[in-house]
Amino acid sequence: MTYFGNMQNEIYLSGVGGARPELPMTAAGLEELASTTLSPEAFAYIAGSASSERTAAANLAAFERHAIVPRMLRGTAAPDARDLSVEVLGTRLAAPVLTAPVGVLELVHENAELAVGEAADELGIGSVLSTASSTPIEQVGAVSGENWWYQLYWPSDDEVAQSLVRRAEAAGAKAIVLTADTPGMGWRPRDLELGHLPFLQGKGIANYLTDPVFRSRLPGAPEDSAEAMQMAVLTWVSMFGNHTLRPADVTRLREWTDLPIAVKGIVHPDDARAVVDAGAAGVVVSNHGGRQVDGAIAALDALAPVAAAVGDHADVLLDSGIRCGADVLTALALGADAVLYGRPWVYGLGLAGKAGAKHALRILLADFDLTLGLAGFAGVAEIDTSALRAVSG
Ligand SMILES: Cc1cc2nc3c(=O)[nH]c(=O)nc-3n(C[C@H](O)[C@H](O)[C@H](O)COP(=O)(O)O)c2cc1C
Ligand SMILES: O=C(O)C(=O)c1ccccc1
Repeated sequence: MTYFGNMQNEIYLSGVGGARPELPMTAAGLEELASTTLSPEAFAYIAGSASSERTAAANLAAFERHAIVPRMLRGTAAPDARDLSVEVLGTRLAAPVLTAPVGVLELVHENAELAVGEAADELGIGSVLSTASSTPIEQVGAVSGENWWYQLYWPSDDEVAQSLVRRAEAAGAKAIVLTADTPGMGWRPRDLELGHLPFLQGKGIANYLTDPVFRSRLPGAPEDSAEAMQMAVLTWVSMFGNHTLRPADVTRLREWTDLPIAVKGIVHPDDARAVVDAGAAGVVVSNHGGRQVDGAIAALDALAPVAAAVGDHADVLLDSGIRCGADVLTALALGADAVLYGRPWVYGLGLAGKAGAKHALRILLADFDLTLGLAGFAGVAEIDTSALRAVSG
């Protein structure tokens, strides 16, 4: 069993009288430091959400309306025997956490996806690689171990979509996560004020530039000239969004791959039922960190109804607002099998590369491990709604 909580001992017991860690120990601390360290464009892109950002705020506030009611004297497992492991979409993880797919990571670090894939693998958790990665699928797959999934933005050109899926499967991905909530980009004032859209500079499109089918759509090789690269970017713009997708396309996607499929961005129980009926093995309850529909329901508030709708027919994951160990416990108690962790590790990556991303993951895992044990649980399998009491936020 991996004893994530041991990070606490490492800090207090290192040297004489402990050693101060080089990075903040909370997600909020990482964000604050990143706000003064990253370029204004990079920070705005990562921290920003849609319009008034009220859904982004609601994502965090929703967790405060559920209090954990710790149980005492339960004779639970010794700390190093706590079992945090889970199996989701057939993937075994040391803890119920995967890194969320985040595009254009070259804004904060070179070789970013390689660093995150390695860090997650070293911790025994999973990672989800974005279609909008800055490093091609094959290179990331080669260093990310066994427990990584591929997030698909389904281009409006089906043959390009199919090619991306085949490449991911060949590179070793263990599942496909189809993102449904981004047929186009949301209204993002922070980026608009800076006039900053990274893709127009050719960032975050590495998987397209290396795709043989995408390249067959171009008049010339993008490497050949600035004009040819401009054409590639415009071709990307013309095919990125796809407003035509329906649940039946999940069934089509199943014909292209043997991998299990999860649909990300689901908040309505009827949509969850529809994609599971169409063959999805999982749903990711998410509002994209509040970056798409401002005013949308907080992801956590959408969780229990979706979990009830899919029952035992599919696995349920949640993202949008996970910031600490209690958040992971709360999501599991309300029906999630695992969570995706988003912005905080991106800040860690920007602050200190792979070590920073790994630090951000470790503080979440250590906090979750200790919280779980102190609340009276010997493992994640024991967590259910009886762990929580609704309180006014
Ligand atoms: C900078 C940034 C880029 C993102 N890129 C993607 C992406 O390429 N594909 C995707 O499915 N979701 C993407 N997301 C959404 C995340 O996967 C996840 O849903 C979101 O970050 C969760 O919210 P939180 O980070 O506030 O917890 C992105 C989020 C951020 C902040
Ligand atoms: O910025 C995002 O939220 C996002 O999901 C995205 C969309 C297209 C390319 C890269 C990232």
